[in-house]
Amino acid sequence: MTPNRIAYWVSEKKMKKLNWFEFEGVCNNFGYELFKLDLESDLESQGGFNVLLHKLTDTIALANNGDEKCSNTIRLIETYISRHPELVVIDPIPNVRQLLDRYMAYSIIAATDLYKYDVFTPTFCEIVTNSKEETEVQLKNHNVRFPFICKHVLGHGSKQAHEMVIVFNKDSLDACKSPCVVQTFINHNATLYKIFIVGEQYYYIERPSLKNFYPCNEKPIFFYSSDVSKADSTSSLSVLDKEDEVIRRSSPDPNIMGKIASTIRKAFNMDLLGIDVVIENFTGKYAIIDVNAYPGYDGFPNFFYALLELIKEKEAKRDLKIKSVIDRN
Ligand SMILES: Nc1ncnc2c1ncn2[C@@H]1O[C@H](COP(=O)(O)OP(=O)(O)OP(=O)(O)O)[C@@H](O)[C@H]1O
Ligand SMILES: O=P(O)(O)O[C@H]1[C@H](OP(=O)(O)O)[C@@H](OP(=O)(O)O)[C@@H](O)[C@@H](O)[C@@H]1OP(=O)(O)O
Ligand SMILES: [Mg+2]
Repeated sequence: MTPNRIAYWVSEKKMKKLNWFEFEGVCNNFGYELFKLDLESDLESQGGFNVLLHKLTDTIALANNGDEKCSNTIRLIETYISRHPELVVIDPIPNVRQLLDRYMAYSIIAATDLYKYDVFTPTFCEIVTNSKEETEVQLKNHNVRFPFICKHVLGHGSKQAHEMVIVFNKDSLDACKSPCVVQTFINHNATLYKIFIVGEQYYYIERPSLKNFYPCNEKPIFFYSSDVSKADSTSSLSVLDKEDEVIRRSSPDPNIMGKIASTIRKAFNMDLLGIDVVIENFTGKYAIIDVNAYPGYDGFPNFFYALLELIKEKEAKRDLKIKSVIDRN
């Protein structure tokens, strides 16, 4: 094993956004060498490394979609990982896969015990048909109510994954194009909280979100999620209706946010996560509407130090495991 070498693969876009060169400096200061993995060439010949840090959601999504080059890349990485069981992988590829499928992700959240803390995931179901009648039956069976939000089943890795539509009535059911997941719309006064997780550390920030919507005869509203909930988004869909301005806003309880962070991290068995939470008007309950792999971490204080801290912890755990196996034999 080669000590202190961290291989990473994240997109150029993410490197720019995160000021990646700063991470290189932090790693060097702590005696680590950071290098970008070349996915086009043989992994074994790139020198040993004992940590792999990646955001390969786009590549995994393309591979799932039959892209041959991406399938090959993922196969090579998975083979490398299986040949090097001592490698610390942040995050393991099968765990990241859970988040590429929104239906799977919502099912995992729904199976946690967060309901004990008044935290829920809005009722949802997968739509795999283009028949309005069958869709109506599905909605009824899963208690999905109007208005609902329809999202591509793919949660990451393409423009399509972020195209959404709000559906107000059954006359507009043909706006849902399968394969998709529909989720009851939760009114939350246009305020969203993003919890960013780096191992045991987490931090949450407030973001703009969609205004309140009610069942009505309106036509569906199509939007891109990236136009709504970025820090600098100023979508007209976020402007509260006059009569909704009087609805009381509640701030998140730090204990509940902590409970959400630790439970979701455990449920997905991942260390780099973003969780989108809204607080329902009137009930004050917390709805988890989305979980993302390796989010943007916009506003996370000292993100790179937290990331290196996580790497060190994972290495220490791995070393302990190796030692206990050696001691046993
Ligand atoms: N069930 C819901 N109830 C109310 N608003 C919702 C619901 N689901 C999504 N939204 C709104 O739509 C936006 C986009 O939803 P979502 O986070 O699922 O999209 P996404 O493409 O996965 O976004 P990202 O990956 O950037 O977080 C949210 O920020 C929120 O404003
Ligand atoms: O655009 P940003 O950098 O902020 O990060 C977004 C990130 O894009 P990037 O990792 O490709 O950059 C998205 O990933 P994909 O679904 O597209 O894979 C997704 O995780 C969003 O939730 C992140 O936004 P945030 O939730 O943090 O606001
Ligand atoms: Mg998302």
